Amino acid sequence: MSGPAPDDPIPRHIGNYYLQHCLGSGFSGSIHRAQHIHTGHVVALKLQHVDHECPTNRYERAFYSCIQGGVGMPTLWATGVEGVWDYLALELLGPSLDSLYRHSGKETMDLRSVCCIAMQLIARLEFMHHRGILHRDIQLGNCAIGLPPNQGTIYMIDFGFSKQYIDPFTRRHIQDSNVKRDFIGNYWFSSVAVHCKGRGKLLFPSRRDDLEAVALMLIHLLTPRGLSWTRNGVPKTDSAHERLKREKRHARPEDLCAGLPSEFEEFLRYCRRLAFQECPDYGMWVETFRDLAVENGFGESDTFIWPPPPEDIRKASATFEQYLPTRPLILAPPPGELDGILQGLRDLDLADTQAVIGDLAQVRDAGVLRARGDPANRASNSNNMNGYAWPINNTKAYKLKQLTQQVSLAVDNAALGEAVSGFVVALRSNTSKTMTRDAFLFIDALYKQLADPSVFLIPSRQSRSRSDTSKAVDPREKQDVMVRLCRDVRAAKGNRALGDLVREFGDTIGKDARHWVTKEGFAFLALLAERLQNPC
Ligand SMILES: Nc1ncnc2c1ncn2[C@@H]1O[C@H](COP(=O)(O)OP(=O)(O)OP(=O)(O)O)[C@@H](O)[C@H]1O
Repeated sequence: MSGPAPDDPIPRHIGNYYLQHCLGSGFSGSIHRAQHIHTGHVVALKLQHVDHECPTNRYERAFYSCIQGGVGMPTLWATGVEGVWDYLALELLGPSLDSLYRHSGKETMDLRSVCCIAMQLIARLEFMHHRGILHRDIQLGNCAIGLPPNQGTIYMIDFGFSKQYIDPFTRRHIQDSNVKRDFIGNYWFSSVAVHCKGRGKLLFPSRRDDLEAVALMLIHLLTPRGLSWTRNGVPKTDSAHERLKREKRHARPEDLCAGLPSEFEEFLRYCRRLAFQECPDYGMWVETFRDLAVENGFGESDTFIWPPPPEDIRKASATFEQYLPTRPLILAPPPGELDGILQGLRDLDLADTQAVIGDLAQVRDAGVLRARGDPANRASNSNNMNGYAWPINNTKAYKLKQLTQQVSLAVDNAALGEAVSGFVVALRSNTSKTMTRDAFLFIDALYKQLADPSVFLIPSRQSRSRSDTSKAVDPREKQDVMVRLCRDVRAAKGNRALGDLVREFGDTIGKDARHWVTKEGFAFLALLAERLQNPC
């Protein structure tokens, strides 16, 4: 479809802008650094010949207007046509992710950066989609970082293929259609449904396809040498394109994501399961990738840092603290209080239970003894937030780890009930309400304590083989199970029966790729906590 662009020379100035050097060029035009004649303000000027066969600037200016004000959406400063040139004056940005990745010289991108990209791009799509716009050309070259001080923000660019999916007159979602149509998107990351279905069966892009492109991009960045169909470059002939489509169509999520954290496979499967008009759960996936970053010791921030700090610095919160909330000021105790503290320390009786430092067994035993003997200690164990704690320890993952430890140390049902109540609070502590790996570990520990503290434990999430996802639970079935669990928890005849219910709860949530706890699921947990704390 490419045709020669009319070759009028590019002028020295257009509108109020002096053109400087060329930043990049694409199929339909070129982008130049340009400076405002009066104010000196520097922009990226996207130029296109008015007679170009693919006049994308004409559409883009409308889309840019719709997305102004959003985080990671470039500002549109001016737009117009002068002579034969159609121009858009856009916020000047830094390099694209494609350029950063290529120049890094590495085979893959680091997990922290990929989690940040995931969080930011999903949030960008949420914003655009809420404004009724699909991007339809998600790729690394169309995501650019800002210039300082916005270099941690990823921006979406190139809305030349964008489309409104909400009809402006009816305010309804556009209809799917079987009409044969040309492929719109890019070879590497466009979803399988819009790119590779059989002849004449290409599906219309919708929100799910933008999201699937993000999923493929993330997997590409984590795969040595990238996704297999990208390794021969952009196909130049029809037969090369057909070969690429075949390979892409037949690539199974479990193979594409082998060796990657399971979240990537689950995300890809989730995108592919969405119905044409279904609104993706953006918040849940942002939180899922945030949890993944936290689980790997990278903290909660979605700020993109490039080049990535070395691995040991990334994981050491002490040297990574500039990306964390600042530590509260520790003030000296009021006069007189210090004496009291010192006296208290002198009065401590450490004779019997003092652990020998270095003897792990003894330390563990001492901890267990103290936890078992003193209910107050149990409570403080569950919520170690009374004193000062590093902000990173206040995360959902940290709280869940603490609660799992509390369950393992519990010696009576009251302590287990208390931990379950804490678990509900922790799960609700962010918007996603998803069961993360730490949440599944809590459920496993609880099951073990209730059913038989001596059983060998197969974690409910890990035990699920990849192929099990084909038996994914249907939302209605999941709801039925949760309602039944609520009923059975009241009638259960002892801890073993309660343990079985807990196991079923974990298994059912585990079969749902989203690991989402519904309100019926929370009701079950609340009833379980109550039952454990108040035995009938
Ligand atoms: N706002 C910007 N600031 C700095 N550079 C930019 C900006 N927008 C685009 N670029 C650079 O120019 C290149 C081409 O931009 P863009 O993708 O918008 O143009 P296009 O003509 O639609 O390209 P294509 O045909 O590849 O889709 C980008 O890859 C990027 O490197």
